[in-house]
Amino acid sequence: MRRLLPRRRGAALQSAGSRGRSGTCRADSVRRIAGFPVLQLRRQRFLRETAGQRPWRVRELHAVPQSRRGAGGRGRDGRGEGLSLPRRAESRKRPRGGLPASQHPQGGTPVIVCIGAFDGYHRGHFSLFRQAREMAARAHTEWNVVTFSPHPRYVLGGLKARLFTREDTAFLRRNFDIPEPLEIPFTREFASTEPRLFLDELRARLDVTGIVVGREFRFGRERSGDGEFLLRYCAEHGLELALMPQLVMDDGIVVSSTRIRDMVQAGNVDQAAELLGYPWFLFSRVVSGDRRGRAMGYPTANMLPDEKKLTPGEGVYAGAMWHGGCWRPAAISVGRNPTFLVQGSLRIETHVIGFHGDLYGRRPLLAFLKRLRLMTRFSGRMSLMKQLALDCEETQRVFGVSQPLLKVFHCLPSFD
Ligand SMILES: Cc1cc2nc3c(=O)[nH]c(=O)nc-3n(C[C@H](O)[C@H](O)[C@H](O)COP(=O)(O)O)c2cc1C
Ligand SMILES: Nc1ncnc2c1ncn2[C@@H]1O[C@H](COP(=O)(O)OP(=O)(O)OP(=O)(O)O)[C@@H](O)[C@H]1O
Repeated sequence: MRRLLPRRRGAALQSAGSRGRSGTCRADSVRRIAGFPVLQLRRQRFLRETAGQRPWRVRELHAVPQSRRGAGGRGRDGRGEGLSLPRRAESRKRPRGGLPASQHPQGGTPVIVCIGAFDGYHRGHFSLFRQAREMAARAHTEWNVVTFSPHPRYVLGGLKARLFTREDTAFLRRNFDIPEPLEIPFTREFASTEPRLFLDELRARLDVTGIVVGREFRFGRERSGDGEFLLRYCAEHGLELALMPQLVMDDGIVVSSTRIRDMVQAGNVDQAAELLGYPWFLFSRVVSGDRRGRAMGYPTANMLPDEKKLTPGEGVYAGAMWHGGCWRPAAISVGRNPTFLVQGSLRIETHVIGFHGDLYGRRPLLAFLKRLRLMTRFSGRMSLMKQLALDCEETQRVFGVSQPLLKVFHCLPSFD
């Protein structure tokens, strides 16, 4: 794995409320932020204490029994009354639908928030989370993620398919100890919200004590909410602010979801894994195919592509399937079977090496490790079979050297 560098070192933390110290954006292993059991406990408390707050829909609300709503206190250390925070009454001046201001709960855990679109999570995001976690530990608060749904680029144009679905991101959160985010519905109208109003309303619903974003992050009307604005706003309201330097690979590639989407679509899944910190993957139901593969000695699991999720570039990949409690080497074909079909539809077919069981109807996890070659139209079945043997050999080699990457996932499905 190549070393990652922040574009500029230091000065990550601007402490408007002078609560913090300087930090840098380090490129630690993503495994360092694992710890699922802690997530469970913290999340429960966060859910309880944000329950009932509107008008932005808090997805988790639905999981909280009515009897527990409003049961939250002011935070672990009994802070709250004494906080050097803006008064909630101030930010309730302009409620936008939802509950009347008087019904907003007074309580709520103080929380440090990371804000952004978050199409899954990459190494740049992990640097934010690490920062938020450190700030929260110092201030004895919680931390969380504030995001938008659908993805802003989907609403404003440009994004057709995401890197990761809702199911995928839930899987990632379990593995990397990321709390369930607050999701704000994103519409064209919402996109033109003044940055100040957005933050005022966020603070009316959450007891925000600090904000962590990338330095390049822009939000609100005409992208006018930038680092300068955040510095002013946080100073005015006594909030802690961390503007994180942009994480950049040492060959100059900026870590961003857009870049990773381009890489996956171009078939460069090994590069994508470097930016993500783990292999790009999908969960997909196995459906029946034409049963030609079995006759050739290479049965394949045909996996239904998800239209909301992008499909990797056509070609043959070395990958790994999590099935039956272990990772198995998987030779994957993404293509239209040009040897047999004239205008076939795009299929994702996986030959799980050394596996003879039945996968129909299952929904296994499939990780893409490296593209081996492009899709080829062979002159016949025999030449394709020769190539398949070579593909399987190479897949096993790549699978062998990719074990550290696969071990990043420590919280895997117990059934599929
Ligand atoms: C590792 C692998 C590589 C493949 N490469 C090609 C290829 O280069 N050209 C092609 O036409 N089909 C390729 N295929 C697709 C096979 O033609 C396909 O799996 C076979 O027709 C079986 O299809 P079925 O599952 O619908 O029966 C490949 C399949 C696998 C598993
Ligand atoms: N490479 C990075 N280094 C540090 N922070 C980052 C990096 N990439 C994104 N962030 C920050 O993470 C938060 C969420 O990022 P977001 O998903 O909106 O950006 P992104 O990954 O660049 O996505 P896209 O390419 O779709 O714009 C934002 O605050 C953003 O500034």
